[in-house]
Amino acid sequence: MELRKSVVFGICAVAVFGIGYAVYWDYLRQTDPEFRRKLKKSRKKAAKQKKAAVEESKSKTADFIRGAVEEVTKESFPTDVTAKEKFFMEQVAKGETLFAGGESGYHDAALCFYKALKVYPNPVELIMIYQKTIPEPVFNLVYEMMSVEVKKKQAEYFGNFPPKEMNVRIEEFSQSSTSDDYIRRVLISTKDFAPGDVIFTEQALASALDPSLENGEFCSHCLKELNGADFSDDSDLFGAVYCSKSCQEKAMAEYETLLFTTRDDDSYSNEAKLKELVKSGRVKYPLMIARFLAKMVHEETQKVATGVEEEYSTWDHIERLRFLAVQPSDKESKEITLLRELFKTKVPGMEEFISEERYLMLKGKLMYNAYGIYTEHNMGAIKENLEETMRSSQPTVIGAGFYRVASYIAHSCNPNTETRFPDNNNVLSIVATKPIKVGDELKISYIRVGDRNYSNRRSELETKWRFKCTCIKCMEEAGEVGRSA
Ligand SMILES: C[S@@+](CC[C@H](N)C(=O)[O-])C[C@H]1O[C@@H](n2cnc3c(N)ncnc32)[C@H](O)[C@@H]1O
Repeated sequence: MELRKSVVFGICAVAVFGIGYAVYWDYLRQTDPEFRRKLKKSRKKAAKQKKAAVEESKSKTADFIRGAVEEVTKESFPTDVTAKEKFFMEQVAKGETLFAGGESGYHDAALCFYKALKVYPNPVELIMIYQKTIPEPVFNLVYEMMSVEVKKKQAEYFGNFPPKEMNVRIEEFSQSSTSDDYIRRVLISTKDFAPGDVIFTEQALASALDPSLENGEFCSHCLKELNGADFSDDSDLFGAVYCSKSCQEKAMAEYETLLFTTRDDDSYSNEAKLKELVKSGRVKYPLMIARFLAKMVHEETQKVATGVEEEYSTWDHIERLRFLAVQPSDKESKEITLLRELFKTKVPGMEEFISEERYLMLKGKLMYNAYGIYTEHNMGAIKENLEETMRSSQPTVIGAGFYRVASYIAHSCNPNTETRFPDNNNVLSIVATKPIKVGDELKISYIRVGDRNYSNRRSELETKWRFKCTCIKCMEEAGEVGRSA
């Protein structure tokens, strides 16, 4: 009773005092200039203190997030399904208990939810569930952790890629030209090599035969000449043939099933239209792009099915590659419409993903960085296609391949490497043609040099790749002095 009385009393006293104080306050504010000055000063101070407190809390949160991402990067998570499920349930339950305890538990709760994401088979789906079920400040922390992780991974890209066993690293430097400043990326050797040594070997990220060779004589997947071998699939509307069971299976899993095996014999179907476009139009890039996009879908599906995620996605790899913007024409509009229609019925969201800008960028990257694939048995198989940018020092190519690492090699008319396709398929080897020391830049010839003079070579490079060749050979022949490429 005493306590209650004193409490009531206390409240009244504060209320009365409070009102009186407010009246006094108002009075002073209106009349006393000295008081107004002091008030302004103390308000400024309070605002400053508040700002400092907010900044401190922000910086503490940022430190916590960085630390959490660092911790999670180093942590090893369970790999088998039962252990994953157990770990997931534990983290979610812990997170719920922590946030239910109030704000002081938000940081640790977010860390639990972030860890749970690491073992959940479909993280995107889980994020959507989190958004609906956990308090907004906790969700924002989880979201922030994810974006810090993505930024960290991207910033470390050239430290992690290419893998050490490829014997090369990528070096970046700024370059200024008359029209713009840009970053050049080149390939540097991390080992010594003698002429004839294979520096690295690389699988194609995407490749396609010259459409005139999609005639049953070459493997549609690895581009190898069939020589009698014939693996094909009746359900394949494209009519692709393969040199081995393994190529057939890979093509089916990665892109062919998605692109061409919807049982729709209608000649107006999108599948039939793509086939028609590729085979009659002598264009391989729409097919390469369709395969590339299908492979991306496959990558995502695999990730969900197996819970195993590659460190960098296909998209991460192509993002850093230089390209020439392809100018949109009727041809590109037709290609875009066709691919959007084709994917629309197969993969939700893909129609929106294939925007004009993205398609042109992708086409530009593929065309600008592709290597011409030549094999021993096809000399004279097709004429050189002068309209396309495709790096090749060989007169005849059977198709084009797009490679993650070799794309970075710069041109020289006096190169120290060359491309080889030792298995007569799309697997590329970069081979030393001169002695190479650790730290040397790898150079390749994008064009046939032969006995062509420098202005002839420069003109082809200017037309196709839009740069003026400043290699030693060109500079010497042109009587130019200065820095060489
Ligand atoms: C296919 S990309 C090769 C990757 C490129 N090195 C990069 O910076 O990402 C071709 C581009 O590299 C640059 N490049 C390659 N060889 C060059 C050279 N000899 N002189 C000047 N620029 C060159 C040009 O910008 C050219 O358009």
